[in-house]
Amino acid sequence: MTAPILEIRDLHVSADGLPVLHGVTLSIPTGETHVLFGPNGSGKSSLLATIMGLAPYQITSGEIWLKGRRIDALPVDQRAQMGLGMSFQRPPPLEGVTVEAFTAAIGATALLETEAPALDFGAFAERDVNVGFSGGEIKRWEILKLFLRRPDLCLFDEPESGVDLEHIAAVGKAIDRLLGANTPADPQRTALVITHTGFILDYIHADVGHLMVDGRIAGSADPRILFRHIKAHGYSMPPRDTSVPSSI
Ligand SMILES: Nc1ncnc2c1ncn2[C@@H]1O[C@H](COP(=O)(O)OP(=O)(O)OP(=O)(O)O)[C@@H](O)[C@H]1O
Repeated sequence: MTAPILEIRDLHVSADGLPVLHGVTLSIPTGETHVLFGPNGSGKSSLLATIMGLAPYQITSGEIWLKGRRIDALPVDQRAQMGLGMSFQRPPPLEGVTVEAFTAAIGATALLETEAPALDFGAFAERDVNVGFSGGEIKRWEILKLFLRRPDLCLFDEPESGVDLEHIAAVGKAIDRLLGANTPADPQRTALVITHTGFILDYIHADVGHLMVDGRIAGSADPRILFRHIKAHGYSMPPRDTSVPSSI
């Protein structure tokens, strides 16, 4: 099996003094796409924010390793420099920073020109990032932003929620292209994707699905089998003999 790019060991986390994660253990091999399912409030966004190093999430015990280096004490910018990137559910507006200026600052102007049309974002270059964007436009920008930065490990927090049916296809295909690139200059990426609707499974090759309940990973399975089971039976694991893909 490929070495894990991300390894989380018995992670306990509090937000503003309130315990939100209660012992998460998770390993993602390089190049795989893992999907996180779970009911509202089970801790999915808190987990992604903690991996990224965002406030107000405080690790009370446990470890996070990225590319073989322990990162749980590193600030967010150092994690980003190590190849970690996240598309947010509710990113802040950046008053005074246009899409064009943001893109130039990360040296991706040429990529913006080629990739923005695929996400129907061509007309947004002169607008301030996330200022007055609709819910779906925010999501499309978040995907485009990752496309421009090309992190090795991409964290997606509900990339399709709030996106209309026509643009879901564009978002799904963009994520698939982002993750699927596989050349020596542009190796295959790894991803952890939160989804409620499962729409994204129609567009990406997902390797493993995890079920999160009450701040813990309750089980892992083939993502499509797990999603079908959740739709039919609620947030529980399918019978054991159908649940564990050979890679885990
Ligand atoms: N900054 C915070 N302060 C206090 N409580 C928080 C904070 N962040 C998260 N929580 C709490 O932690 C729990 C997990 O929240 P989280 O957003 O991680 O859930 P989720 O699984 O992503 O939910 P959803 O599916 O609704 O997006 C919730 O009870 C939430 O209220």
